[in-house]
Amino acid sequence: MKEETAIHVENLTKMFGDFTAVNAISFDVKKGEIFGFLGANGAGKTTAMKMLIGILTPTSGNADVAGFNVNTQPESIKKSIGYMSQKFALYDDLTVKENITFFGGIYGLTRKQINEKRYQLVEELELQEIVNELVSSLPLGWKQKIAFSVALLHNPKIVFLDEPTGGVDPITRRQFWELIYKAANKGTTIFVTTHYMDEAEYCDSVSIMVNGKIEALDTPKKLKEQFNAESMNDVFLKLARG
Ligand SMILES: Nc1ncnc2c1ncn2[C@@H]1O[C@H](COP(=O)(O)OP(=O)(O)OP(=O)(O)O)[C@@H](O)[C@H]1O
Repeated sequence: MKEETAIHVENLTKMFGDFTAVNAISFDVKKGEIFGFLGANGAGKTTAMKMLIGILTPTSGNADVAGFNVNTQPESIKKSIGYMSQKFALYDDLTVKENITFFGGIYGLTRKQINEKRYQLVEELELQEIVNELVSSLPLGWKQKIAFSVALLHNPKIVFLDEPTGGVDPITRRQFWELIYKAANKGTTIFVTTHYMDEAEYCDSVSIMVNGKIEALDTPKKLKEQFNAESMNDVFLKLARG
């Protein structure tokens, strides 16, 4: 694997019984790239992502993630990545500060490192007013921003985001993407699934999965040219929905 390649995937496949959920997908993600992983419901995105983060064993094929192999080194992968999904985020019944401390501990940070990170996060996200509030009392957009920052606490090389902005308004989503750009500019590789096509436009590269296969993969600009489409939404409709 080349040094500048963050993720290298080769014929990665997952079968559930006779059903092929992920069908021999192959792609590369460069270091510091924002890689959009698109597909209609049930296309196989979550299954593919679970294999890449080392929690689901592939049926066949191979992938290297942050320099580690999904088949032989899944535990090393888990330590090198951050993960955030709509379903798994923060603890509602802990305060913002307690969540940061808790997840910092899980990621193996020292008390000093956790305190430093907490001050940095409070500053960057302007959390001064809410740091001692219960997460349950915060608007969803805030929860998402804090969850993303928590996923970056241990300076992972790659962060996997599974529909991180579901259910919030376009302005809040835009603010979330500012945080994504900031992380990518610092060299963190971003692997993101989304159903929002405006967000697909923000990615450096976009892959579109249909029935377990990657049917298209390029920059948003090139995909629009290739499909003679005005927007990523048009590309998606032409491809993913037939
Ligand atoms: N553990 C499982 N056992 C059997 N089938 C599964 C299992 N997990 C997923 N599937 C099936 O594999 C297919 C792909 O599911 P997956 O969740 O990966 O899709 P997705 O693209 O992430 O969809 P969504 O956007 O709705 O999350 C679906 O048909 C799903 O029903």
